[in-house]
Amino acid sequence: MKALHFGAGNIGRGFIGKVLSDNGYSVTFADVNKEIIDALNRDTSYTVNIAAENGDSYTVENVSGINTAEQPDKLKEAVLEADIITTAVGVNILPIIAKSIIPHLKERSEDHRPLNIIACENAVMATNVLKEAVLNEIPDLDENIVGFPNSAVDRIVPIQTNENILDVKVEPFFEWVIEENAWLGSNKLDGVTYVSELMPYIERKLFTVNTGHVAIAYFGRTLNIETVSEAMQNEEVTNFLNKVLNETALYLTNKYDFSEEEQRAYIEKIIERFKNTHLSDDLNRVGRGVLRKLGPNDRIIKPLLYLHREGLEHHALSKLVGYALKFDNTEDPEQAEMNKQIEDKGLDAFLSEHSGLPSDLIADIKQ
Ligand SMILES: NC(=O)c1ccc[n+]([C@@H]2O[C@H](COP(=O)([O-])OP(=O)(O)OC[C@H]3O[C@@H](n4cnc5c(N)ncnc54)[C@H](O)[C@@H]3O)[C@@H](O)[C@H]2O)c1
Ligand SMILES: O=P(O)(O)OC[C@@H](O)[C@@H](O)[C@H](O)[C@H](O)CO
Repeated sequence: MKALHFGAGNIGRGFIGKVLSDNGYSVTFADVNKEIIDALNRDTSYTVNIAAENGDSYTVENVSGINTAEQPDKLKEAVLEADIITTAVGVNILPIIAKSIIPHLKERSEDHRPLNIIACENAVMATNVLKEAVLNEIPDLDENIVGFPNSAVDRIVPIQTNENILDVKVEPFFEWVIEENAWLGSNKLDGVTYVSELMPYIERKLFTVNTGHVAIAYFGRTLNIETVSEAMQNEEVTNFLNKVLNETALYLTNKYDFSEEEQRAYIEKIIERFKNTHLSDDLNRVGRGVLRKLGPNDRIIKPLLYLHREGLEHHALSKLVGYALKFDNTEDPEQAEMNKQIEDKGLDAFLSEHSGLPSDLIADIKQ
């Protein structure tokens, strides 16, 4: 069985590639990073190390790489042969991936083997971005042959600093949740949870793990802290984190069937994950992509808008927007772009147009 996975980065190698390999797939990674692709083709295996006291190591074998910028023929062959296609490239890159697979999906249309295409990105219903782009170009695509299940992926994989560029250190915890109804065929993946309704799971993950993460990153950077585990030792940070997570807990328990106790237990587990001293996760990684993270459907603004509209506590999330605006990561191109937009049009117009915030919330944030 063959898997084609776009994005041979941290989560691609450290999580998705490993799960696919554990399920018996030979995994071909497609990426624009020549160094990683060359190493995959040279070594055909890599090691996943678990960041824990006496953590285990696993070898992922039978892997290869395609340089998408230089090997269009190999990419075509891989799309035609794939039994599953996954991505972990960043949600903004999905339109580029869609464009690169559409011609080959057209050619594949006579092939009646079921093909699931799944985006594994931190965004609400990211596979739909691929699905819409594909159906726009191939409106008569048989959705009984090509399925587009949405998914939620959770495993903290920091930027890697290993001697071997393919090896990857990951936290012990992992969760990959997939929309069951959209999955085609009987060949379900082991190590994955299938659910009939994905939205509660994806929002609980995004608005607890990822909102918690940015609370640590954006506030932590104002205190000149560099890593997540270091920030978790600072009481000001953990107090702020708790306030933010109490507010997103209100959103989640109001909107979905999670009880307060369940959400509290979920939060406690995540706080323990953030404290992992066997991982060094840079706050600049956690906060990067600040424009995306201030988008109306993302981890800060979506719960904030809801809580504000419902008259529920949202002070910490408002403060979090203020810290995000101060994020000072010169390596994040989105930060320079955000600063430029604010300089050109002013803060009120930026927050209104980019994040969809109403004027009274903007006034709160500016206080
Ligand atoms: N790292 C984590 O802890 C984690 C956990 C869950 C989800 N995610 C999500 O997974 C996605 C990837 O994150 P990551 O941490 O692995 O990032 P990463 O930067 O390590 O990996 C992304 C990879 O995509 C490649 N890429 C970029 N443009 C491409 C293109 N046009 N074609 C092919 N490949 C391309 C990059 O070269 C890189 O290797 C993001 O959406 C992120 O939100 C990350
Ligand atoms: O990948 P991003 O930029 O959406 O978010 C940064 C981190 O919060 C994220 O990568 C987490 O480590 C991950 O979502 C844990 O599952």
